Amino acid sequence: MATITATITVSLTTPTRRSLTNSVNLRYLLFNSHSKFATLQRSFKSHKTRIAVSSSLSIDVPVKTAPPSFLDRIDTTFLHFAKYHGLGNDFVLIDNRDIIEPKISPEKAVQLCDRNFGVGADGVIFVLPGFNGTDYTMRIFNSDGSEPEMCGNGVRCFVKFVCQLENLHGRHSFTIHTGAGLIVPEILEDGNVRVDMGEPILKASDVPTKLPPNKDHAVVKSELDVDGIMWNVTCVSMGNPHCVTFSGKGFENLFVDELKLAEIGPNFEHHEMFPARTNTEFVQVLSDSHLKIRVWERGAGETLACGTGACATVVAAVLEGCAERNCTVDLPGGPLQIEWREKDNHVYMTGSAELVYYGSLPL
Ligand SMILES: N[C@H](CCC[C@H](N)C(=O)O)C(=O)O
Repeated sequence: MATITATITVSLTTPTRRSLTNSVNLRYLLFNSHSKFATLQRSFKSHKTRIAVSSSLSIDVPVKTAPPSFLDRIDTTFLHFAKYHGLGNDFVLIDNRDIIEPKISPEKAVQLCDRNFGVGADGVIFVLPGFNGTDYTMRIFNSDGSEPEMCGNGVRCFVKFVCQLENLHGRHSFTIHTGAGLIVPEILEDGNVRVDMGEPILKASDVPTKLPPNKDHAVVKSELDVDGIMWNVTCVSMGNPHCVTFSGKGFENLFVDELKLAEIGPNFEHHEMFPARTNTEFVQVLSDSHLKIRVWERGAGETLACGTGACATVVAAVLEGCAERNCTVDLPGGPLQIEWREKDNHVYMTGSAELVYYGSLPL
């Protein structure tokens, strides 16, 4: 049996200047960092702890005014942002509704996206005022500072952020002006976002690619030599360029988990056949409505998900005859539901977008 006696005599004073004089039996006495209790005599008897408190308690706790929160600082020296992700494809989102030019430069975006020296993200997205009657404009800088035309996961994060900014709840649809034209996302009751991504662009010169068209104006399952390996590729633009491959010479199916993307991805991205560089999707066909892909993104490297890439993949799969128009596309970060709707030729993407945290940047 151990007896521990500790005696500390202090008095507790709160703003209502209350002091407590009493002896009470407490089973446990919780300390907290703002006040101190006690004279306490603690004895342990047969595993039952009784603590008798007998004292007059009083302590002068100076009531300090909290320093101003970084959120209260004058905005001219701080830039507030929100961090979102769409299936692990993550972005810094900036409220840019008050001016028509992005508040930070591509160079600053590169610093921000650095996962060691910055916030860490695949890109920075700006919520800008609308254009020609649209609700908003979206612009995005990749983590290498380049500016793509469109971002599928990013636009889902964009509308979730807008709802935070405008304090909107429930179903909402927006018109967004982007480098890929008009994009119409809708927040669904379950919190997922369905996006009308517009029509795919198949004309080779508009993707753009220098590969010669081999199916109408499009490049479908055409051979591309990448470092001596002949891949079969289909080229699709969703406003941004995509090179989609399902197979190659000597291998009819891909097992995407076995691919060394860090080695082969850059050679596709910078291939001379893609004058604007390209995003590349490596596709494993699980069924005619279920595809598994990994993506090497232009300007960002391998990402956990790529919304425009998933859209381009379903279009390419239909053109190559290996999938239906409505597919589940599994990406490392999670699934997207993609439909290339025959009646309007638009591609629809449905998936999640999540807020991770808010932050502030010294400008
Ligand atoms: N890196 C892409 C832009 C982001 C696309 C991707 N994150 C998506 O969700 O669509 C490009 O340069 O075309």
